[in-house]
Amino acid sequence: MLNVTIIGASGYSGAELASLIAKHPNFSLAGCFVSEQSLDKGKLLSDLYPEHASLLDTLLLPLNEQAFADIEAKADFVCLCTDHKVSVELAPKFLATGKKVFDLSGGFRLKNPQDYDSFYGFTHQSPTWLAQAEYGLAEWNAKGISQAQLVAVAGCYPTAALNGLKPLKQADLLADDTIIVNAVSGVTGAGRKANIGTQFCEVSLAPYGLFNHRHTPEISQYLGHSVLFTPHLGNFARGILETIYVKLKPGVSEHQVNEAFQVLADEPLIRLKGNKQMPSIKGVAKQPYVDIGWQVQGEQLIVVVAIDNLLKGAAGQALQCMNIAALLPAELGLKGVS
Ligand SMILES: NC(=O)C1=CN([C@@H]2O[C@H](COP(=O)(O)OP(=O)(O)OC[C@H]3O[C@@H](n4cnc5c(N)ncnc54)[C@H](OP(=O)(O)O)[C@@H]3O)[C@@H](O)[C@H]2O)C=CC1
Ligand SMILES: CC(=O)N[C@@H](CCC(=O)OP(=O)(O)O)C(=O)O
Repeated sequence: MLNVTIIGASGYSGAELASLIAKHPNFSLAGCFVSEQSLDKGKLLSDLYPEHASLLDTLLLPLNEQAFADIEAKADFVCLCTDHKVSVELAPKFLATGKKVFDLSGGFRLKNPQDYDSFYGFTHQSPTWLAQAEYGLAEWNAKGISQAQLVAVAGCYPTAALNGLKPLKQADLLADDTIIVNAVSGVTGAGRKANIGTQFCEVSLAPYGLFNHRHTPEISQYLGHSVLFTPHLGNFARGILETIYVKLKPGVSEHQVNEAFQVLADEPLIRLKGNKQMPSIKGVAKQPYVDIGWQVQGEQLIVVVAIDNLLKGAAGQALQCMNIAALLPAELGLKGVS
């Protein structure tokens, strides 16, 4: 058994990951931590998430000096389910003790440190680790993930966009035009802490982050193509649906598009729908899959991708990365999770 420690375990992605680890045949939950000042320290995880009663009757511990010593002694893998800036501060401490770190935040995803000033609003304090981090997009970087000490688990919106677009890029079917990615996310995407914009009475369906959302450079960097990405917040709890408008190179046929997607056909957590059934939030909520549908009309292609933001968009993909690092099947402990 490998011991997994979760920092930020009381949050939405941390609790989701804790429940996956608790059910996993090869991993054991070695500690669930919150900040030293947390109002939730000393509570059980199942006090916050009653749906996990008996599975997660696990104490939430403050991340103090004693905790660092305990984690150094016990953990094989450390998962950071914390804000980007917190992850950038914490990751080097665990890496210095030889731990393998899986960071669910965006703190180590972008290769250009200046992008952190522009898109994240802070100056990156750990450029050396930033340069060494491997991108945790499970289906596309298994070798890098298996060798890295620090895995920057891919962002939620980028996971959907990249799985829908990389097959086409790889097959060289994309015209040079900017690709338009319109996305809608459920409210758990914004995290658990109170925020006026995510309150029940405030949420409807509205765009945000026009032109400057931090996932724009993440998608562009790992696709190698310019994108115009616009996220929207929707009034449902979990799931992401993206509608992606693509211009194909002149002469590209529907058959070539269908063939390009076959690169993902044998991936156990990808479901290719083609034009037979468009992906939906209902089809993926609480599921570990990426659903991909598409339709071609002349040189215009529309790709529709759906994922659960907390599973494939966060904890599920983090578990895939840990499985890969442990030389286990990537999907172990993920099918039939709900
Ligand atoms: N929600 C989602 O759909 C996705 C989230 N992510 C990323 O995962 C990360 C976590 O997101 P999410 O679960 O939504 O966030 P939440 O706000 O729900 O949870 C954050 C967690 O971090 C803890 N925390 C805060 N400060 C510290 C600290 N200094 N030391 C230790 N723990 C701390 C919080 O507890 P407390 O404040 O009580 O200490 C809480 O447990 C973020 O970087 C996010 O961008 C990635 C993909 C999707
Ligand atoms: C609805 C909502 O607010 N979503 C978040 C994205 C989810 C997330 O936490 O982003 P990472 O995948 O980069 O970690 C946002 O737009 O900031």
